[in-house]
Amino acid sequence: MTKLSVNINKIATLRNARGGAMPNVVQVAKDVERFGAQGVTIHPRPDERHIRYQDAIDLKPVVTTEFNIEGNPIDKFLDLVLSLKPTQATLVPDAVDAITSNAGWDTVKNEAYLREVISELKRNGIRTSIFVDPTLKMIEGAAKTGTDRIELYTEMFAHDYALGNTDAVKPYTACAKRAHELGLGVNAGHDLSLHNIEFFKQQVPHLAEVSIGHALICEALYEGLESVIKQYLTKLK
Ligand SMILES: CC(=O)[C@@H](O)[C@H](O)COP(=O)(O)O
Ligand SMILES: NCC(=O)COP(=O)(O)O
Repeated sequence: MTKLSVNINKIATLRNARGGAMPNVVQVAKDVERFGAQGVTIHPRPDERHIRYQDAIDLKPVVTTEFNIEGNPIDKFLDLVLSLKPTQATLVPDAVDAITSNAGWDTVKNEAYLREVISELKRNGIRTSIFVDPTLKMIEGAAKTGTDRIELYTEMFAHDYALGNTDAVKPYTACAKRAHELGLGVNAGHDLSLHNIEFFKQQVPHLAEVSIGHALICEALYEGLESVIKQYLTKLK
């Protein structure tokens, strides 16, 4: 079974558009779990444009499934993660001004740095994962950092699969097999959706967890739109 961790960044984006607390990020996290998701993911960014550091603090006592905090391990991020001790910290090499994550770690160049950060996190009982592009070299580099898991960066797959290229999954299949041989757990995320998730799951072995946010929240809006409009129309009769 592959666990679904719902990334609730977009809920915070919507909340922040008006200030106030609607939609309520903490309530959404509780509901996401009540509806069956096996984890909650957040990705606080230094500008706090969606999930804020305070949200992470508020969510910690509420999330009863797996709490996954993603981000670039700058000091502020590491202090937060080390104080909250979530189930998992996923390290992502984001530029400060990145609109969204757009690359995995160069695990060869950053091996020593990653090893140091990962060992500190693991000393504190936090499972670690590192975001990587689907190449065997990066997977083999990841194994040398001591990380528990890798998260395969799935944007390239999602983009090409939407254009009809089913071969786009092949590097992910190969990397998942290699990661498993090397004793690494396999997570995946970025632009996964109802359109591509079933095929990805069928083709990629050893998939422990997917974290899905942007598409899932868009899909939830659309699934709910008709029902909500009908409720308004009933009240307006
Ligand atoms: C690492 C990754 O792929 C996701 O965490 C994604 O970057 C979500 O971040 P945003 O919600 O800021 O786009
Ligand atoms: N780690 C990936 C994640 O949390 C969600 O990415 P996306 O579905 O918002 O692209």
